[in-house]
Amino acid sequence: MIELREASFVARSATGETRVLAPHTLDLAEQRIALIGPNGSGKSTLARLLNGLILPSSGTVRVRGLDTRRDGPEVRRLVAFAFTNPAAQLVMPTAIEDVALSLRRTHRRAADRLHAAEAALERFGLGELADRSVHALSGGQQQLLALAGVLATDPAILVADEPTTLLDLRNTRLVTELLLGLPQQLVVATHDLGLAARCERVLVVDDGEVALDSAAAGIEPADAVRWYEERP
Ligand SMILES: Nc1ncnc2c1ncn2[C@@H]1O[C@H](COP(=O)(O)OP(=O)(O)OP(=O)(O)O)[C@@H](O)[C@H]1O
Repeated sequence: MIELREASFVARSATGETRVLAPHTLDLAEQRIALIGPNGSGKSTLARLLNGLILPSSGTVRVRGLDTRRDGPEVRRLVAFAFTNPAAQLVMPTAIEDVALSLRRTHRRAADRLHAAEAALERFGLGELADRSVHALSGGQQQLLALAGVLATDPAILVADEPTTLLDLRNTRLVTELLLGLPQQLVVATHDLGLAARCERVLVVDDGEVALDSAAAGIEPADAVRWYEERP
């Protein structure tokens, strides 16, 4: 369960303050939750608040009772974050080394790490790519590899920020099915309304506010998506 209590985000710069996200109180308990909304509405900001990548300017964000401000490292172990651009997340030369890097805290011995990395790659259908350069992989393979890396440590929750935006149709389908089949709780910011409609809860974010929450409104996620699509 992720709990936001009057959590807001105000961006501060030399020229002043910009309210990016109004104060929100939300209990996020569903297995799969989608954040949808126009460009610049605040989806990524809301997603980043959930694992402490950014801290609320006011209020609190708690994950299973842990406060993102007070318990940052523990929260980040519980909540993995997948970025839109997998290249930003892949830092090692080969696929297997990259996944092994994610495991450096949980597997101290190099041999154990490589073994666990191999298993993680197999799980995502990437076993044959283990020794390939990460730069030689397709966009879809890179996104799958980045997900294999963040999920290898078995987090409780995955927050994904537009994980299919850079992918073609085939890879979008591949990554979508993988995300929707995960045992972890998933919170996904997305422009893919088909993916959103298949989640258990949809939050429509607009101008830093949750304009519609399917759970609070007592409507089906698909109806929340339709409401968003049909808005003027
Ligand atoms: N640190 C910051 N400083 C200034 N402005 C910011 C900061 N973070 C976010 N913003 C602004 O807040 C708004 C919301 O940004 P955010 O990235 O959360 O939107 P989004 O809904 O994810 O957009 P997109 O769909 O385009 O990715 C944007 O106008 C963005 O420029």
